[in-house]
Amino acid sequence: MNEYKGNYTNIHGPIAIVVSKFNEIVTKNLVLGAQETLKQFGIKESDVDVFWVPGAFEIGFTTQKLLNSNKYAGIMSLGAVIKGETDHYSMIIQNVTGAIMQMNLQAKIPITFGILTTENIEQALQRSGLKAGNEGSSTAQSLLEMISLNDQLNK
Ligand SMILES: Nc1c(NC[C@H](O)[C@H](O)[C@H](O)CO)[nH]c(=O)[nH]c1=O
Ligand SMILES: CC(=O)[C@@H](O)COP(=O)(O)O
Repeated sequence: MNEYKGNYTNIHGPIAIVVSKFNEIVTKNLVLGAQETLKQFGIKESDVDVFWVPGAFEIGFTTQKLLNSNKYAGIMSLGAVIKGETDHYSMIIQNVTGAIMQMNLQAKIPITFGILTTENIEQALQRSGLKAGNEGSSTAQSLLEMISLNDQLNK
């Protein structure tokens, strides 16, 4: 991860977090990690809107709506897709990843991807604030970097 420790208070417009309730024991920690990182980098709490959706599958629809609102400087997606007994896991993750990438390529603002895809709950917990870091935090930092880069490229 980038060593930049400054702030991004020059960011114009609020930030949206779209997060799934499915596997909430994991995703609530991803949101906390994201919120903490945004605060550390100088983003006001009032400039961060959190949208909870039922599962990762609903992230695409909601992100599209938020893009159409033209209200946000950037959007991050957070979720936890954990392998079960069937191929449901693969269907969800392939389609959500594809949908987010498609939107990202066409959007005027950046979207970052913080949806964990793990073999089991233990791996997901480790990546949501335990030994393997917090994917919410790194996704938030990536979003700030991309918003700044986007501003630079648009000048
Ligand atoms: N299995 C997981 C899901 N499944 C639920 C779907 O995302 C969706 O909400 C449902 O099919 C209704 O449309 N969601 C996750 O976020 N994580 C999973 O592991
Ligand atoms: C909606 C489904 O197909 C669901 O039963 C998935 O089961 P699993 O997570 O065990 O693959």
